[in-house]
Amino acid sequence: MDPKQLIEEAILASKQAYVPYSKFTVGAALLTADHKIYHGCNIENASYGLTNCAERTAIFKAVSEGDKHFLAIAVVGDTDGPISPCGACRQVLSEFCGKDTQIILANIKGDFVITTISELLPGSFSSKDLQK
Ligand SMILES: O=c1ccn([C@H]2C[C@H](O)[C@@H](CO)O2)c(=O)[nH]1
Ligand SMILES: [Zn+2]
Repeated sequence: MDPKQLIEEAILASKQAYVPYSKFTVGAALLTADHKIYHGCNIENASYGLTNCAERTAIFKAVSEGDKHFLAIAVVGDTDGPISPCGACRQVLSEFCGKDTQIILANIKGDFVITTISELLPGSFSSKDLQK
């Protein structure tokens, strides 16, 4: 799939953002191995730390439907350059993104980069660290 198409899906997803505090809308669109698209938006809370970012919303929707194989995820916000996921999202992405999963970071002006989880979170804690 053309990254621009997945970015468009992420922009559509951002329209559902619940952002009464920051007013900063973010959208994500996740393409799974069986070619389904899951959408996510950021969902804020009066207890600010409970906010769920757009990319985690999309990931949790997919996993809760049994879809854990991700080909690509696009994340879009109204940032100067491509958006940069927070640390919590990088760790959650690292749980489900393989080395070939395309992580497409974009802004609404159309700038984007395609990266991977090892670039976004080198040395992440993972399930292999739990093995003795
Ligand atoms: O990659 C990002 C970066 C930020 N946010 C959200 C969290 C919060 O609602 C708002 C401001 O940080 O943007 C996301 O959803 N994804
Ligand atoms: Zn985040």
